[in-house]
Amino acid sequence: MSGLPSGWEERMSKSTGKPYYFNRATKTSQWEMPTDDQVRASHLLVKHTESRRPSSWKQDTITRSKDEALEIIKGYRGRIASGDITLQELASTESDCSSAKSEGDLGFFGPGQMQKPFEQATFALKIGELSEPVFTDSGIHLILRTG
Ligand SMILES: O=C(O)CN(Cc1ccccc1)C(=O)c1nc(-c2ccccc2)[nH]c1C(=O)O
Repeated sequence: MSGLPSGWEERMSKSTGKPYYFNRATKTSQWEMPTDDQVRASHLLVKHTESRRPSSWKQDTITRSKDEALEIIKGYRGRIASGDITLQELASTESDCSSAKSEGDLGFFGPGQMQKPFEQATFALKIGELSEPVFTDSGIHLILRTG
């Protein structure tokens, strides 16, 4: 999503005088500027009884309902949006994802790597933007795009 990804170089077409892009690894060329389709995000996951794996480092058996999980997530979103606390601080203690250990950071990922609702929500965010509650088979998430 940002600038020329590594392994690509811009070249000038002699016949048209237009720039084109050459990929050194595949030795292929294209007219369209290639963009890096990787994003980085941190998230806070609140699981519930309908989660595919209703268990986490925090709680062996998750007993809250999906509605309760949504109320909790909405409360967290309000506190983050008001600047009272950061997503990273909250994820560290409250997230039901193992990424809580790294303040919710998931590192960089591209299309096809995360559950579709999670991927679509993250790719729709600008860097620094916080998502609305996002529902996946794992539970309910707040996502902060960081890269
Ligand atoms: O869905 C399942 O059957 C079990 N999972 C998947 C999983 C389990 C461990 C590590 C990563 C993903 C989770 O429930 C899960 N999903 C996530 C997740 C989902 C979307 C984006 C990032 C992480 N984290 C967890 C977790 O326990 O730590």
